[in-house]
Amino acid sequence: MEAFVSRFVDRVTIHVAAGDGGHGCASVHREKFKPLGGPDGGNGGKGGDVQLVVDPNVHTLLDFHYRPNASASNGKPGKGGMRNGAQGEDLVLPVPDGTVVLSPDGEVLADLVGVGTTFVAAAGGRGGLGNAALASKARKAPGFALLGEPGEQLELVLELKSVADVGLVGFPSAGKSSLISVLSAARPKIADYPFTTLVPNLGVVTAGETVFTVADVPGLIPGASEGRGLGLDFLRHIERCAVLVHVVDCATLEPGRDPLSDVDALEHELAQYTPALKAEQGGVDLAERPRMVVLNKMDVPEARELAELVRADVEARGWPVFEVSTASRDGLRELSFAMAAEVERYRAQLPPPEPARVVVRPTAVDDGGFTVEPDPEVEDAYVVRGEKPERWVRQTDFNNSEAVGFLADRLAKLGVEDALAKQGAEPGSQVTIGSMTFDWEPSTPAGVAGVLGRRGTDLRIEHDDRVSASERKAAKKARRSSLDESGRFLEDQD
Ligand SMILES: Nc1nc2c(ncn2[C@@H]2O[C@H](COP(=O)(O)OP(=O)(O)OP(=O)(O)O)[C@@H](O)[C@H]2O)c(=O)[nH]1
Ligand SMILES: [Mg+2]
Repeated sequence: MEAFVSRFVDRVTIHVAAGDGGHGCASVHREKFKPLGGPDGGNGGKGGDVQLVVDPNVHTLLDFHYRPNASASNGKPGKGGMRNGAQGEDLVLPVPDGTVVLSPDGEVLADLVGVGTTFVAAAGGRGGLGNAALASKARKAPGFALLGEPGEQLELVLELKSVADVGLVGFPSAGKSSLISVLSAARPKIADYPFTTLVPNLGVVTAGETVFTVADVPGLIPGASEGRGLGLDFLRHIERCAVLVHVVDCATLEPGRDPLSDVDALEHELAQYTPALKAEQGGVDLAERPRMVVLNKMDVPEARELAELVRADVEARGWPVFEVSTASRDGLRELSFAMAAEVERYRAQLPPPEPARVVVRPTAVDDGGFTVEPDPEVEDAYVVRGEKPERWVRQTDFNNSEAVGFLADRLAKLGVEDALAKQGAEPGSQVTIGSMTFDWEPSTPAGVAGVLGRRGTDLRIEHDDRVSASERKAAKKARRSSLDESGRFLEDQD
């Protein structure tokens, strides 16, 4: 029988930082007898991503507990001579099967099931285009390059939800851990005090042809769904189970408790619990899961008597009842085969397993659009929002007037200028895009007075007015070699 025991840290908060994109390079080709040639600055490399990948050899989130910070390397800057900077290396973090990724405020971002399933936790920044790639008919010899974008940095919560077929639920000390230890090779801690089990244990059970996993979760008590006892932390482990099995202690009852009221009390908690996983993520209303009831400790004579008394009432709930003793190992074979049959029934109605997939974190959709709104806090001020305008601002070196002029052209082309005018912006109005605020100058839109020479030219560079076909080709090629989307935009320009 194959088996494993795992004890795990099942919830951690991690901080992931992707690599920054390398800056583009502004450089001018130099040769003997031809001191100033065309632009030849290469593109910056993309920053590395931080990825989470389901690894079959990882069973806990313990590593993240010790090392909660992870960062990928930065892209290298571009260089002269058309040399592009190297991409940053992706950082791949192995996670156990069944890891759920959440935002700090509890939104499920991804549910990683199946070996190889990959999630880009933080995307590396795009590299900036070098001046070779920025060259166009209108801007033959740019004296600037674009900045690389910062990599994403964020906090994520990782939760492990056991990918178990059968979940054992029961009051503390009912014998759940004992049951898993006699059904499988798992050796969880067993003791006669409540809440012995603090983290879920998984065991692999073989019954005939069927191999399935059983999760032993910590004891539940009334109020668990509101967080009492070890409450919610552990209810979430049974969200994925095909079958829920009540383990009932018939031997050591406290006043006011009997097998029937124990089962009813726990059913009440299950009904109160709202699964975090939606149906399409493998979560199901716990009420819909089939149930079995195990009356345990039948080696104790009083327990056997009590079982006989309550058996009919439990069966009247519509649930099959099994009398077992984990001590004398009675009734285990029948129980494990009944579990296997239920698991098979569940598996038969599942859609075929999906191959390992890449989960893309939903990011702000770039609809190519933008909005212009008056700033509610400041008079005569406007805020521009949109994926493109905000990215372009991040890419701009504001110490370089030509780069600022280029930004202004991009914004004008997108229609931001017109939209500002329509909203009532006037020269001198404050305009905020992303983290930058500047005074609006419609003629030199980003508020920079008098660009040296014709915009898009560097007076240091000799040139004739016509761009040769080969020069155009070279610029196009330089842009293509950059994987980022700004390249596409620039191609649209010429
Ligand atoms: N006599 C008898 N005692 C049992 C049997 N099964 C379990 N026990 C005892 O019951 C006590 C609790 O067993 P556990 O398996 O730790 O119970 P648990 O449900 O996992 O408890 P928590 O982890 O605290 O929720 C231990 O002292 C076991 O030895 C049984 O079949 N017969
Ligand atoms: Mg236990």
